[in-house]
Amino acid sequence: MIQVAIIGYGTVGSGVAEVIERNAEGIARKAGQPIAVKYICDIRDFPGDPNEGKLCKDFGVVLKDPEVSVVVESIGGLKPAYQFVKDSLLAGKSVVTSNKELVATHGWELLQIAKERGIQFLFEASVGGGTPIIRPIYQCMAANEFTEIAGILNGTTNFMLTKMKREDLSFDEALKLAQSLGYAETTDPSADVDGHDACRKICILGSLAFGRHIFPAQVPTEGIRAITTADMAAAGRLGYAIKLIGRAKRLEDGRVLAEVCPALLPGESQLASVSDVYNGILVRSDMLGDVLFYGRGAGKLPTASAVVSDIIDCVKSEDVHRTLFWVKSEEEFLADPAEDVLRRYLRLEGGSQEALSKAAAAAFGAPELVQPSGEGIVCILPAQSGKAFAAGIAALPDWAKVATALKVLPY
Ligand SMILES: NC(=O)C1=CN([C@@H]2O[C@H](COP(=O)(O)OP(=O)(O)OC[C@H]3O[C@@H](n4cnc5c(N)ncnc54)[C@H](OP(=O)(O)O)[C@@H]3O)[C@@H](O)[C@H]2O)C=CC1
Ligand SMILES: N[C@@H](CC=O)C(=O)O
Repeated sequence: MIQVAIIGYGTVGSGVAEVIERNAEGIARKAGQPIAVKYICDIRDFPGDPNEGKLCKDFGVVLKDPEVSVVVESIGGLKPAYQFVKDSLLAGKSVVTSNKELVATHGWELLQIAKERGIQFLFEASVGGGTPIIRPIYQCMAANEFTEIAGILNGTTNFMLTKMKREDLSFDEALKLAQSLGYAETTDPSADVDGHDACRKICILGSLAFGRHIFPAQVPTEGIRAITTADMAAAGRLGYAIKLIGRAKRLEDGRVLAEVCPALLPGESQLASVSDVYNGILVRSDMLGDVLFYGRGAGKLPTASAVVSDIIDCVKSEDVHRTLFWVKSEEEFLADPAEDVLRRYLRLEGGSQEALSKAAAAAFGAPELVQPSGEGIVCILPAQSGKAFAAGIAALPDWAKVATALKVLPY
């Protein structure tokens, strides 16, 4: 019998308890022995909860109990989650977490401790919720060298952009709807709409694929606040979809380019058709080529199912950290995303359509596509580096106002 402690009994933690109970028989068969929840640690009380008898407010009790061999961390954030997880690993207990902020910030250190002690630190649910993505990368695709990972990693913003496009909702209306459905945080939606959540997820995927820790603070991150319904409609008319993309790509010199930004994707691409709260993640590697992972990126039971699969893997005690591992790198290995040579979408206002088209051509080279849009024009500019694009913006006449500028990404 494997005894588990769940730390944080909210959406994910309560889902973990439910999955363990509902699928107990199959889980025991797959793990080779039954799995039971011994403690549930939370700062709140849960009067009348079926697991009330397992509640405990003092994490020290869990830490000292030799019967607990797996700790599930589902508190979120860094404080006190980081210390609890580190102490658990140092005490010889395997840890499973859904906490992307923790893995994106301290992953290299926690993996190192787990590897040294021959225990597990697993975090499948930290990216893609219930959709498998971490294990396929380190297990099924272990024979590949990765070249690029790009995806729609945040369900809330994808839901909002879908509503803005299909129902012409404004950013504020779409955010309110996402909050009312429980997708976005009600007190502070910025983790979702400003791209921080997607940033943490691409840090985890990039660190895993390229073997060196990518910290969130190193990744230029832009959310979707500047996107308007005019942009959504114009992109559609030009044959594109606007999505919030997190991407990490290895350059020929070995450096890694990572960023999070709203971008135009060709309308016929698979990622462009990922809608609503769904996630879609494209993984490019040398032997397999392109593979796309698609599914629910959040939710109580989908996310909990990934956590419980990790618990089963802890019980099997395989030496996963030969392939599920990355190190903290002292040397600078991240490239400036401005180095990437890309086509760009521009919405210009402030003059006649003819004058704006001429100004765009003079500053950036002849646009590939130009269309009227409201008070001005939208256009797709030829491929250029971020530096060349910035020079073009500086060269525009004063009366030409840049309403929106976005990258066009080849996914
Ligand atoms: N919800 C989802 O669909 C997904 C969530 N995740 C990640 O999983 C993690 C958990 O998310 P979620 O379940 O939604 O969060 P919740 O806020 O629903 O649950 C967290 C729980 O932990 C409790 N808690 C806070 N501090 C402590 C503490 N010191 N000791 C014990 N318990 C504490 C909270 O209490 P209180 O409310 O009083 O603070 C709350 O009950 C986050 O990192 C999140 O990003 C990942 C994928 C999907
Ligand atoms: N807020 C996240 C859910 C958990 O990862 C999202 O909207 O994708």
